[in-house]
Amino acid sequence: MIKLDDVSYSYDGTDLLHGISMHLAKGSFHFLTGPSGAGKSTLLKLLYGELTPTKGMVSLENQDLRGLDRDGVAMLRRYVGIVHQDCQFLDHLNLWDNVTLPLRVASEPTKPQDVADLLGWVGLTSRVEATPPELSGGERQRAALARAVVMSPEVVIADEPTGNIDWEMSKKLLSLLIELNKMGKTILIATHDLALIRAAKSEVAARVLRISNRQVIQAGADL
Ligand SMILES: Nc1ncnc2c1ncn2[C@@H]1O[C@H](COP(=O)(O)OP(=O)(O)OP(=O)(O)O)[C@@H](O)[C@H]1O
Repeated sequence: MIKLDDVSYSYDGTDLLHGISMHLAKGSFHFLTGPSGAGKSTLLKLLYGELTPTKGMVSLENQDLRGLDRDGVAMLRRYVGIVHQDCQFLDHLNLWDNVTLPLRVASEPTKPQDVADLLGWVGLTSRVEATPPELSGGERQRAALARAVVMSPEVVIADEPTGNIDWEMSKKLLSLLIELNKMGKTILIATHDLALIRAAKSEVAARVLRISNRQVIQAGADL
């Protein structure tokens, strides 16, 4: 379980996030919303260890992320799969090599059939040779999801995964995330897309969190 205890974060001496305590229970499905600039991406980065809190503690299975040694960081990378807002692909590598990169970085074997199944699951079997610039927005997002789950993480964190894609593709991506949740994965999605949240709530018991006044609050049922 990932947990924040009284976490504050500031880029410039003034707290952007202040005194936040929350946890992602195993198997839960959360949305994180709030106005542009409220700190959604920052909060996600704290949760997956890219940023260190100015104050307070982020822990994974009760272990402070700040104290993680090399093995601990490797465990964190396995535990949490991330769909970055801008996908963050290597443009000179094809889709297959981008999706399997986390395995090579972690010195894990690439099992071709597993990767082929994964790419089939996201509907990209015919695009394995394409490089990221040759992919459409929806293909890139599905490839980013495939890369996020290639190491079978327990938690998937997605930052605005439907920001640049149309509604049909957004629903497709959502259905993949719901499928993962039904397999027991913990899901956290930062989004502005209220239609996406409503669509998810008709299928899963999703909780909606909102960043407001530097705090994380439970969003109202009205949304
Ligand atoms: N590396 C950084 N250095 C300084 N300020 C930053 C940095 N990253 C983000 N900020 C600022 O922190 C604030 C919150 O940014 P963040 O990206 O977390 O917000 P957000 O809620 O995800 O926004 P959006 O919905 O527009 O993606 C913004 O004012 C942003 O300019």
